[in-house]
Amino acid sequence: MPELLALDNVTAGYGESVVLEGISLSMQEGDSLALLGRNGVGKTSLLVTLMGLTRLHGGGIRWRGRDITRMSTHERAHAGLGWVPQERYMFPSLTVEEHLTVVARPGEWDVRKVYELFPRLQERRANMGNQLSGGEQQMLAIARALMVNPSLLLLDEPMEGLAPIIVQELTRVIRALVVERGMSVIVVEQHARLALSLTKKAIVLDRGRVVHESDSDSLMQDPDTLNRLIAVA
Ligand SMILES: Nc1ncnc2c1ncn2[C@@H]1O[C@H](COP(=O)(O)OP(=O)(O)OP(=O)(O)O)[C@@H](O)[C@H]1O
Repeated sequence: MPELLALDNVTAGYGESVVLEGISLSMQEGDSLALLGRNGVGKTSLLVTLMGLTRLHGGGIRWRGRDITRMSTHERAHAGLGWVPQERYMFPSLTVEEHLTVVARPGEWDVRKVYELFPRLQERRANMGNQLSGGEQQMLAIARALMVNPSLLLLDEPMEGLAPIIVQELTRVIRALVVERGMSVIVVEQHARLALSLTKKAIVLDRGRVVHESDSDSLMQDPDTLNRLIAVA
């Protein structure tokens, strides 16, 4: 499989402050990566760095073999990086369907296919962004990212603050995307075991550095290491 994404010794942060240090990783087409670690270790910052929204102090980022280190956020999105930020960002004055159609780009995903994946959004298609529950907003945030037909989906804590039944529904969807369709994805998640169950590979960050890298399965089978690195309950 060809290389999709590679980070080479990336050091980045906000202004003068450095929050990621010496991060190297690579992903191939169809890879799925759980990005784990305690609060504040730099998981979101790593996704934000992939989108070009931090200050890069050193290192480089390659996308499909091309150096994108100096590319704008817009160009990265256009090149196929599909970011679903933690904040979800809905427009109160757009309907569900308008949220989807305004960003649509040609490719496998269209409104019909997205509704097949999220029947709940089809039922809510005429509702405004501010009339949706938290779970529906998260579904719409993922659906909207799919409408751009990305090559890599970056999911930042997709389950955060959602009821168990919605977490189940989103787990089903992410599993369908990743396991059945082989979509490339990076998932940042506080529920470490859930993220490991959805992905092939895992990395754990601590204070801005990669402190563990393995198959998701082997980390799942090693509760001592998992507890030491992440302190899951
Ligand atoms: N916009 C910003 N400006 C300055 N510092 C920031 C900014 N965003 C995050 N940080 C700092 O960067 C560090 C890493 O934060 P980040 O949100 O990436 O961690 P995280 O692992 O995603 O945490 P969480 O699980 O709480 O979301 C923290 O010390 C945080 O205070």
